[in-house]
Amino acid sequence: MAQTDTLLAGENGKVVNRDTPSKRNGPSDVPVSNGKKRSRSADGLEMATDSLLSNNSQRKRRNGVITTGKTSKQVFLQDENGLDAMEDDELARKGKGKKIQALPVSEQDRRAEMESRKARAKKLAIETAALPVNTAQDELVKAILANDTVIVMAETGSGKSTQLPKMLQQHRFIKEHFKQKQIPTPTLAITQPRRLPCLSLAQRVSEEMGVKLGKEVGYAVRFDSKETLAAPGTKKNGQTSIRFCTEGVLLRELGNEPLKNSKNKTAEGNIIPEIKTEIKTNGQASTDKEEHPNLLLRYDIIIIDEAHERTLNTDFLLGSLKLIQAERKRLTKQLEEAKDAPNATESGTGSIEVGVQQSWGGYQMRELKVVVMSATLEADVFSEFFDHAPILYVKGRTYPVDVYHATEDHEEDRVDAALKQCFQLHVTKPPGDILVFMPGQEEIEGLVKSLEQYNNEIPEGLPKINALPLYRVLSQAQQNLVFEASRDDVRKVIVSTNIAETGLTIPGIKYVVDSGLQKERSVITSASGSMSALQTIQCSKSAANQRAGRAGRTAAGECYRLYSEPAYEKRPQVAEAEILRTDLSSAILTLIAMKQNPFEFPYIDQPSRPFSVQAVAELLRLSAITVNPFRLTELGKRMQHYPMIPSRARILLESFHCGCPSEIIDILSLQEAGNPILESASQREKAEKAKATFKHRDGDHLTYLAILRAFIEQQEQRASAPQGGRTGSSVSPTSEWCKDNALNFRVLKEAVQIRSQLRQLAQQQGHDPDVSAGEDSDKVLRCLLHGLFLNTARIQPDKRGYRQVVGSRDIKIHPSSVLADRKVPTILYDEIYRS
Ligand SMILES: Nc1ncnc2c1ncn2[C@@H]1O[C@H](COP(=O)(O)OP(=O)(O)OP(=O)(O)O)[C@@H](O)[C@H]1O
Repeated sequence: MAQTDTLLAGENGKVVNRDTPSKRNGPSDVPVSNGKKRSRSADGLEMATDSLLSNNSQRKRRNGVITTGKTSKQVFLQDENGLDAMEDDELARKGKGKKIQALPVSEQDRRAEMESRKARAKKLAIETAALPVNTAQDELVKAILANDTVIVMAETGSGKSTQLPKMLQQHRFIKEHFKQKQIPTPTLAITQPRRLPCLSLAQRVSEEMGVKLGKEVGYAVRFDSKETLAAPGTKKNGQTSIRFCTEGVLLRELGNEPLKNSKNKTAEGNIIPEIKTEIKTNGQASTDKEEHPNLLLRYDIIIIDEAHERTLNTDFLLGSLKLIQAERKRLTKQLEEAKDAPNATESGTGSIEVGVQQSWGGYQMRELKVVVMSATLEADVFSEFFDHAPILYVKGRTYPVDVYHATEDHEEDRVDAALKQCFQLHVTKPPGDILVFMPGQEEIEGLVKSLEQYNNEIPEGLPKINALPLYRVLSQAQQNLVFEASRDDVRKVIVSTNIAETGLTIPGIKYVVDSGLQKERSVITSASGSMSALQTIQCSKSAANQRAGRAGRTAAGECYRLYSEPAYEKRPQVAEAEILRTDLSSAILTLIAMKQNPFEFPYIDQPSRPFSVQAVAELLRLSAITVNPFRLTELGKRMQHYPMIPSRARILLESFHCGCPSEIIDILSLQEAGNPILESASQREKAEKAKATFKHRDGDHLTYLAILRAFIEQQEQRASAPQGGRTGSSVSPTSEWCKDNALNFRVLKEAVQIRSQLRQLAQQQGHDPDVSAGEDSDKVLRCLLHGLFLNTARIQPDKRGYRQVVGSRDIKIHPSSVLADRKVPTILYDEIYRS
């Protein structure tokens, strides 16, 4: 990596400075939970702390299942009372949202609601009966019951995500199979790489089953869930037995909830084989006998959907499931042999069985079925990984999609080309909504703005355009807007990132416009440390086909690619597995929580050794793990409690010792939500003003803190003002206040939600989230250092840039940072990336 690259510290502007003298405790005197002081010898921490805080300021057989079919109808994420969950005051003011109110529901209303749900379910059952996956039910179910793992390779729109989960719970063969095992209803988890499909699929499947979302069918994504969980071994009315969750949530479950207790003799067998050997040979593991890796005993069947995306989490999950499946099989066999043994009691509950039952945290030990679903022909890689598991091919889709290619490529002028294509479609094509795929937020906002401007020039008699953005950091309410049916006199144009590429059915979409581009974050690792690069890249053929598949779901569709056919043909079939290009620390922490050795784990594709070494080194420096054997430290276990990257979780834990959880929770919440400052070209002047208003001399983290606190104050003022701050009140809606200050209302709202979750999690762990450092920003900086101590740099003698304290890169502060125009002796940054 050439030193001449521009390396920027603090994307989104999170850089802290310390250029004021501090007379506080030196780094070697860090108070620990027991109140004693400990001495730190950790390389990076000490050096970095010295710099930032000290003296003068410086810081992985075939069966043919063939068919075709049709279907259609749309959904909304609803609140408890079945009302659309629109809560943004901005949306409400536009007349698009309803305010949610906890109205008393009479028994009569409840029955009426239930009957209407059942009637809708009946209607949907007729509509979905012809879906390819449904017409092949018996073959699919037989194959799944006959094998531990199957790979289902189905075309987009075949019904795999919505129909297979229901089938695997309701089909008569399934019922018979599980009845024999004394399991009345099997429990399923279905994972998705992204959160939005989890929510919309859970909503759709609950509707198809005629049940309320959050009861039998629920979802769980990071910082949000709607489900009814019962304690192990107990039953609850409406208990969730079809759970849509992100891969990340299932991975966390693996790392977070070890099985406790091991009074029985087979306890050690509970440990995954490779690790068992390690434990026998290493005395340090004695305390681990108290806890065993989670074997996901809550579930009978786990479906990994969209596995072809090969996210980091897909790969770690598949490897873990392979081990868990083998272990559950071995233990179930052992249990059955014990039952059949001559000394088993008459009741069949021999002592060994009782012992084993007790050790599984209240769950019944049983085998696990795994279904891996992929939409690409490259399913062989999964089959091979699962010891040549059968691949079931389901042919056919809902409606046809005609694909057209541009005569030339439009990578450079993508926004203009997309705009022209949308208008051409609007003027020449019959009604039907348009879904445009653009790489990132900036292009999306640019296109939405241009579409809105051109609305005025639409010839009379033609419908107007309702342009809607769709990207990750939009609030849930804003994202829900895209599912809303268009009025007859309006054509909806949804401009989205690849967030809408898989697992989603947006009713009404007839046309897809595809830029063929996506943003990809990768980590560049070298001897001088790692660095992120956010690049715009061409999407794979598989991704392009998924995009085209978003049309043709409720009617026949058309897809217009803004690139030529030869350009499409040159693209790789599938994207490179994320595990080969990304930071592995979070996933490796989870692996170690499962008592796995990250260097011996069964990967589909082995990550490069420097990546693994780097991640392990970071976890060691964060004091989260031990090696020989690989285990979590007490601190590491507590870090697992918070759904954040390890460095942030470490900062949060430290805040409880430093006496500043109030500030740190706020800062981390906003960092998790995204950049609160609107940085687009049109907002630049306002953004500068906003920065000036909230600027904190100690840098971006504290500036973020000031922004979130001002936002919360605005919300509180508005809530206490008469009529909620609308008509007749002097207090303007919070969204207006955000606009005036070039702040992103949606990001701030999400930050407030995350903040409340983090506060709850802290309280569950016995911490008071209100403990504040007051005006003492040093405490907050010291705390940040505990997670970011490797990320410090000193100013160069020529004062033109900074040189890493640990590492040898020359870096510059990102122009968006409040410190961009200052020369400070030492900086602490969140990340560096190549521009
Ligand atoms: N929310 C919805 N509204 C209307 N129709 C829907 C909805 N969800 C699913 N459908 C119908 O069910 C069909 C199958 O959807 P499903 O999500 O199960 O497909 P899939 O095979 O998983 O495809 P993909 O992987 O591309 O999402 C859709 O093509 C559509 O016709």
